[in-house]
Amino acid sequence: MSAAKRIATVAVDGAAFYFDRGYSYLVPDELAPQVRRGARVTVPFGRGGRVRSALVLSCEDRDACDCTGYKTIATVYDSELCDSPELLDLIDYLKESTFCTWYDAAKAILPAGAGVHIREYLQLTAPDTAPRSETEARVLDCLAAQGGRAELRALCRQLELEPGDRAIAELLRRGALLKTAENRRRYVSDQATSIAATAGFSGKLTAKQQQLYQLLAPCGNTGMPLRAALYQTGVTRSVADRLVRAGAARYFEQYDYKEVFTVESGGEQPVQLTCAQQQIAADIRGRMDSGSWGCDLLYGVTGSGKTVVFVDLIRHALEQGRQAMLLVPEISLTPQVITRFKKLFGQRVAVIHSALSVGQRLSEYRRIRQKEADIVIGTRSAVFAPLENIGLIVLDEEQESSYHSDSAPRYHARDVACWRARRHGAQVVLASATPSIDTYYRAKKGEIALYQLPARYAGAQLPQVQMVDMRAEMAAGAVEDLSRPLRRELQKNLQAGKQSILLLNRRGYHTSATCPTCGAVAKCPHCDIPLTYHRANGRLMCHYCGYSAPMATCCDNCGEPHLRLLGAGTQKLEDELEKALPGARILRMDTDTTASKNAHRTFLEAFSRGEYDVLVGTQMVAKGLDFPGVTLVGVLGIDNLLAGTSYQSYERCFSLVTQVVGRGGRGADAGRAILQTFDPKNRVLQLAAKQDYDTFATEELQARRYLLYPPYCHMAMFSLSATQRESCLQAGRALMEILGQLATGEYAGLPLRLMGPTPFLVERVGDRYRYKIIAKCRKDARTRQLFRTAILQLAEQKKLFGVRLAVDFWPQGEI
Ligand SMILES: Nc1ncnc2c1ncn2[C@@H]1O[C@H](COP(=O)(O)OP(=O)(O)OP(=O)(O)O)[C@@H](O)[C@H]1O
Ligand SMILES: [Zn+2]
Repeated sequence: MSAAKRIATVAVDGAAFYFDRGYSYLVPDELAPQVRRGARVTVPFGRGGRVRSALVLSCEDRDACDCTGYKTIATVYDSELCDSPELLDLIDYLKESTFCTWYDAAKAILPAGAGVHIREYLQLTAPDTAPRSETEARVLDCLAAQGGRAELRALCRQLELEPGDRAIAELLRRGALLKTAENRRRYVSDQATSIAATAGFSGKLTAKQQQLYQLLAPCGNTGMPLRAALYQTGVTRSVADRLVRAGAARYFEQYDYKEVFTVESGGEQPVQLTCAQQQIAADIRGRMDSGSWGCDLLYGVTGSGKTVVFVDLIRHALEQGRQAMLLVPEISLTPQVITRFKKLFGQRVAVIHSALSVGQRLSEYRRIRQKEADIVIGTRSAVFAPLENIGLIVLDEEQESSYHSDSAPRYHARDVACWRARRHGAQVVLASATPSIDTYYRAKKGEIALYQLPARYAGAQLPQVQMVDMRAEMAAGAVEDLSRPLRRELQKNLQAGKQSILLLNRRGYHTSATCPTCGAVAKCPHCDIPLTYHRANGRLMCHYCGYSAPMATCCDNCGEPHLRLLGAGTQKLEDELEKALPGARILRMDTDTTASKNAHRTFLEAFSRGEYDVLVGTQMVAKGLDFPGVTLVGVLGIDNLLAGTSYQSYERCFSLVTQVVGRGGRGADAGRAILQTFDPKNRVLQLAAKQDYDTFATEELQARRYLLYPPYCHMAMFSLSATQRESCLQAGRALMEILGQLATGEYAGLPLRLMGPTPFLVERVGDRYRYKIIAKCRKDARTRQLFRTAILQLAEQKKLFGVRLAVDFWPQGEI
């Protein structure tokens, strides 16, 4: 008579989608109380028995006789973080709807850093084992020399063996060696790590280490954030590691951005809603009380007081004893919003975003779980916050592409918000001055409720927009980026003591190093893309893979010694402004100047105190800011956006222009805006200048219906990448064929149009070739079933060897 044994089915980390299934493991008795659905464990996996993290999907008791041959769970490292049935179901939902693995889904849902690093060790058990091969002898000797125990990977590196080497496997089988694993918590993240030089270090350093040391030495004990140091010198993390190991520097954690959003609570008076705001709030409150879930679009022009409405609704949710979530596209763009909420609600607000250190994120997570915080504000991933009784989820600027994740799981926060709202009987409010065309369409069709705030608060007027024809400017001999009218207006504004904002659209506005003799452009050796010159560190950098090199001294192609920097970045514009506006205080904000974490908030606060006259920047100056002193907005380089190849190009361009123009004239003084373009007759720009979203959306919908684009169909993208172009293409062609067969066979009748495989706009990134297949399809379970079947068949045909494959239902930019 045999006793029952406990068997856990787990999903392992690092699986590809097509081999992500449940694997059964024996649960040792002592771990049984902790091993339950949602627990994370480590297990030996695969032929080499490498230890991997895994997620427990289910547990059951079985007769001991049926349990032979199973491997055993090694450790449990987390049984507490994910115990909510809702979040566990969400893992299944993500896997089914976004083609990720269970483990990837769990990783997205749990706070970053809640994972572990696994280190494997080899230990000598029988010191006098007779080796049966030369390799075995080397392994045994090496271990003996290290006191009988060594880390597996380090040992293999030393002996130039693979971790799964036959000799090691054989020694393990004979019991001469024992393999153990240790889990290390990953509390320390790069973002929080700083590095400082050891004063007076005189040991030997390599050239790269020397470079880093010289950068750090003048900073003394304060050092600098590791990321900034790597950026400045262009060396890799391992150079810094070695410098630290040599004793020439040390790492330390900087907790100062705990301060990121510490705000004194109190001092913010609740506002009196206007009549229009009041009506909308009352209506949505009624829907919240109904107990069934729903989705609303709050479509209000810039400065109409959408935020004021959120505050009212959030307060209502709390009064009902429920919780609320406010999602924002990018945390750095919204310091004002967070400050406001912290003042109003104090400690009840938890903020979740990627600039937090891992420890801080975990602590915010715990605060939410312990119900100390009942309002969560954060970016995309905050949608997974472990709230248990949600009444309201707001997505501010719902059209922003940052709500979609481009890496697995490739979800859209809006979909997840709706999934959760359904579960909680909560209300989802999508807010924007320029809703996504999808959302607008659904609202117009009556699928979601539509609320409008067509006027600005307190009768403020939307800015008057003037278009400047850059062709005429060029014809008149202008060689600068600033047109004459914009220059004049800036000067006027400066004299009047008013503030201005200039948006320089990033795309196409890079500075590249070009050879004046042969015309060659300095390109990334790993990607098909020109390098961009950064003045902050004097280097040429690749924005795709992070490669960087010192500014080239001569042309690679012809040897010409004088390369020219072409293009006009924000840096160049800043120089031009300094000339045009002598004495003006200019604040430049782009990824260079805001690399350090507090920079955004510090800069924006200084601007808001009137310490600057002009704010120049990329997309990050366009959105969400509320400065009453700004009366002039200039837009440069917008034509590049219109020239994009995506069907969403117009939508993005319209939204960006409307948003940035909306930064002006929010206070007592009226605002004006100047739009520089080479194509002043362009319909999209003209509508954007008039800020006529309704007409734009109506025309855009007509065009999309005609050409069959979303919302009239859905789009999915299969992306394939491999180091060999040929294997990538072959996999793509095979996938096309399988998809075609399924669509005409078993799945006949499902609407599906396929295009591809075609190369990505930038075909090679990080030494990998990238191809895509685009599908116009339905977004439903059966279509996903078809796709899954196709991927499994492709894997069976062994076409995925060395090829990475991903499916994305919200592909951005590429189509
Ligand atoms: N009822 C009100 N009472 C007092 N001030 C208000 C009221 N409604 C709006 N405001 C003020 O008007 C300004 C614009 O409001 P808010 O920032 O909420 O607009 P918004 O619609 O979110 O704008 P955007 O889409 O441009 O970000 C803010 O300074 C806000 O404090
Ligand atoms: Zn690159």
